[in-house]
Amino acid sequence: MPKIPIIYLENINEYVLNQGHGVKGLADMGIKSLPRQYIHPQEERFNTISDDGGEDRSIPIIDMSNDDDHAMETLICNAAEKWGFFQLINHGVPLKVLEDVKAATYRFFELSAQEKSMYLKENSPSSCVRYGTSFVPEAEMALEWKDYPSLFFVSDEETLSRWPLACRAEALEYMKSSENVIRNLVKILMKGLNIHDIDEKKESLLMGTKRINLNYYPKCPNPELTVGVGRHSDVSTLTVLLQDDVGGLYVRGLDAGAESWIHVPPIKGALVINIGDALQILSNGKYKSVEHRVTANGRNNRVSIPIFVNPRPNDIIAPLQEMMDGGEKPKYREVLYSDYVKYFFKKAHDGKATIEFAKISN
Ligand SMILES: O=C(O)CCC(=O)C(=O)O
Ligand SMILES: [Fe+2]
Repeated sequence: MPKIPIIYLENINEYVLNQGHGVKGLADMGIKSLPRQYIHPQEERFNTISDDGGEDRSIPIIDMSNDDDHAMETLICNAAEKWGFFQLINHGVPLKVLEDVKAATYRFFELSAQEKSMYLKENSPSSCVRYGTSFVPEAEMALEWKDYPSLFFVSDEETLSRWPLACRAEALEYMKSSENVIRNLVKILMKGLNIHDIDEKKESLLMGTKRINLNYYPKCPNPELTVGVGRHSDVSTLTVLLQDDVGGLYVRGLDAGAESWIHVPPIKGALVINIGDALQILSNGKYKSVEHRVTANGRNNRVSIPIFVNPRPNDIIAPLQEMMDGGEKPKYREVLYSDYVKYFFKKAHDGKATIEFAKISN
């Protein structure tokens, strides 16, 4: 007799989604093969032979303790233009803060399904706290092998009363400790556009809100048939990502052919930074929001913790006026940011398709 309770596997949605077990529940059960709901079409699976051509290329690694500010700023702006992705070392966020938030992620996932299910959309004490699995299960043909709580920052008070106790202090500390580096990056990236004054309106557009996700990718029985996260670009201004030492994040290479994927190697203490769609739009396409994806892993559990730095929901995003001053034509129309995000969450991950929503066709 198989050890697996067949009833659960026949009713994946009930078990994984509604009861809050997540894919971690399936992994903990010891399933030996991937349920069909997680099998992705061939073209979306990751083929390590052709997709990761043993690249010696890598996204830039930038040392923020570099004494030569000008050189460091140039590296950052070039990386944002050419790669849309880079890693930061010596960024000033203490290693302990990073280790603590990873441990807190594990702590959250050790809660029982019943405890975690208190944070499902239907039950959550706050619309700012949502525990989920996959991306948008109701719109996806195939599910993603990932669970996560998503925490939208409103205020310290809200955080301390509503975010899950298992991870709230550490998630908040990580968010606060990264404020300096985020502000610094935004300043540098604006300077690269010849914008030297960040007024209140720009401050809101560039870093008006923050959301932190605690991603958990459990060890998967058939990693070759599924994905951790499908191809997408982020809708943020920029994303600050902490990953553990497992690896599996791949970034689309912009320079060499459409099908080149570059691994982002884990570096202890580093933060991965990527440009999101909002900044691609604000910079009129100068900074690139690049497609990325995450493989499932057959040997290890993996955690990653992105902070999405976003405009405010009521902001209108469009290319900044300064981008147009030299006579450049806007490539994107004005869009209410909350409409942009709604559009992103209405469909499965689909590469760079979201930005079409704002593109001016000519
Ligand atoms: O887990 C990762 O490395 C990346 C996750 C990601 O791309 C996302 O949450 O948007
Ligand atoms: Fe992402």
